[in-house]
Amino acid sequence: MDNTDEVAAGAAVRMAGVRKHYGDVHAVDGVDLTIAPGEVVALLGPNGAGKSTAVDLILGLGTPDHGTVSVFGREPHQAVSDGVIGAMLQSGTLLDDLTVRETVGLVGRLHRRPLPLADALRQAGIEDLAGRRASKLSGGQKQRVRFAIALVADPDLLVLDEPTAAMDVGSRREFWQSMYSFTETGRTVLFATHYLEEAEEFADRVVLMRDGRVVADGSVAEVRALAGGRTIHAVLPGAGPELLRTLPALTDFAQRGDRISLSSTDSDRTLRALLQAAPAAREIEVGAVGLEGAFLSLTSGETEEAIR
Ligand SMILES: Nc1ncnc2c1ncn2[C@@H]1O[C@H](COP(=O)(O)OP(=O)(O)OP(=O)(O)O)[C@@H](O)[C@H]1O
Repeated sequence: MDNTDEVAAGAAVRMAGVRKHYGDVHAVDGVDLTIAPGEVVALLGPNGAGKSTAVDLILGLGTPDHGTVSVFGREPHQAVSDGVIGAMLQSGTLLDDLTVRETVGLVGRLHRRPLPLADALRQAGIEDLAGRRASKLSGGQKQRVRFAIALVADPDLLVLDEPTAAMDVGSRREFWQSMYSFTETGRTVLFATHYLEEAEEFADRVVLMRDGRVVADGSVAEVRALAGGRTIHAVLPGAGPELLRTLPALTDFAQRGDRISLSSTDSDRTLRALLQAAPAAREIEVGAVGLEGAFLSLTSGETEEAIR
């Protein structure tokens, strides 16, 4: 067994050279990804980046055209039937006439070593909804039932595709609180999301996809740094777009009254030029771009060369 194989055998998820296409669309186009046990990984990317396709391959809902996918050293469908993976997908239909207790209990009985039903309901924060029929649940409550269904297998890996899409801010917070309890036990989570603040707050690691490829992979701080950009905020009475546009290394700017904010690939150069052109600039602050800035920069394609 060489070093790579050893990593693969111990990995929670391993994708090696994975490609999946639908007709002319290369939904996943050569992805190599290893997730270690205990990691909480956010999968980010714009619409159509290939996140759901990657998630489906990990869950054994599709097979790659090329490459291999394994979960704790097993074929994905084997991992699912062994109860190693719990999944929460965007579109899982619930049976309207069953109560929450019946629904989660039914799924639990399909697994060899299910979590006690009461524990699954408690961990998903839906004990008070146990007797309610699915048809009477709100969108956010249904998502929590799907979460309980994912938990009831007592899985080592949870895979969540946009888990909080239908939840309001309060429900989202409670949901992530439940997730914390799950990850504290050292288990692995992979979640696809459009909410950058969720990735920033809850993930140990961010994997950014675009056009079926991984374009950035690292901690939130590392991904931010990859984007390389900085922001400059200042107060500059009388500044006009004509002046700002002439500044070097500028990628974007905004102006509200006397306040300007500049995005730059080389803040030292931009700032020197700014102070030369407008010595009256004051209250200057230079900061790293947020994850949102990094996301936009890394998924727009403009910085592709810079990060390879
Ligand atoms: N079953 C399918 N048949 C044909 N094309 C598909 C199919 N599933 C996905 N695609 C295409 O593959 C590409 C990747 O789609 P995918 O759903 O994986 O992206 P995503 O990153 O999850 O997007 P979103 O954020 O919008 O959910 C898209 O161009 C999509 O149209």
